[in-house]
Amino acid sequence: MTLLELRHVTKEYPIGPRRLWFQQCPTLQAVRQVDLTVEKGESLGLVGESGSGKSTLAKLIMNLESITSGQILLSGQAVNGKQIKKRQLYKRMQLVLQDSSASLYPKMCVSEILEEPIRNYFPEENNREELCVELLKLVELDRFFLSRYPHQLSGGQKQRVCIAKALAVQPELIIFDESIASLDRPSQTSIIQMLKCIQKEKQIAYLFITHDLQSAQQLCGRISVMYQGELVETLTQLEWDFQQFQHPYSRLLFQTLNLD
Ligand SMILES: Nc1ncnc2c1ncn2[C@@H]1O[C@H](COP(=O)(O)OP(=O)(O)OP(=O)(O)O)[C@@H](O)[C@H]1O
Repeated sequence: MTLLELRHVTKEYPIGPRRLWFQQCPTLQAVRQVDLTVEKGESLGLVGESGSGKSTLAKLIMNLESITSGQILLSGQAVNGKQIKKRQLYKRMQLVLQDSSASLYPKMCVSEILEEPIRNYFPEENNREELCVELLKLVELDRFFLSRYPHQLSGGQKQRVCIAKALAVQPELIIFDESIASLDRPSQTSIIQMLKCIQKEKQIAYLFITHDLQSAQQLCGRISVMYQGELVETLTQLEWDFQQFQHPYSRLLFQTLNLD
């Protein structure tokens, strides 16, 4: 069952003043005619080189930027229309970014960080502390972390707290935008294993944005490749053979992976 659907999505940014008053501003197409679907409970990887439009796509899906043309539908409802209010949208979709330090308010301890979304989205919930402990358990941290502040956490632990914060609203989809890129390979693998377990338990869909094909392969059943704003191909796990890649950039990406 389709959860998220992008139909011919294009995003143009103005990149400078118009030369003459009757001319249009010059624009850059960061995303061009992208079609993409994420099924309920699946993990879709989105890989591509720097500047290929991956983060722009994440911002469009989260309605943090407006689309120039096309449609983004969540269970058939337009995310950028009036059908879904932003609050409802963020109840259903969460975004986890690379820079966990920017996402965690430094003056709040972990329990305050996790209680905030619970209070916002489940105001009737009285047992917030136990819920926080459960969230920490999901991300494999024990209850002693509740009293810690972000500066008292390692990069991997901060990322786990960001994931717990996203899980606190019980979303249907989490978008990870280079969320584990700054961690070393063992920490990345451990978080990926953890995400797989959470997905099995909670049936959450993931859109996993990365420039690292290897981590996308570990987590995702399908991988889409972006190149210069376009989605050039999507392969399923069964087709992860170098020969199957059609686009020269995907072939290069796969070759680089095999050289590592
Ligand atoms: N607000 C903006 N105004 C103008 N151009 C922008 C803006 N945001 C992004 N771009 C341009 O859009 C293109 C796509 O950027 P985007 O950040 O989506 O790429 P990316 O694939 O996420 O890259 P990275 O992996 O380095 O984060 C880039 O050429 C970028 O310079």
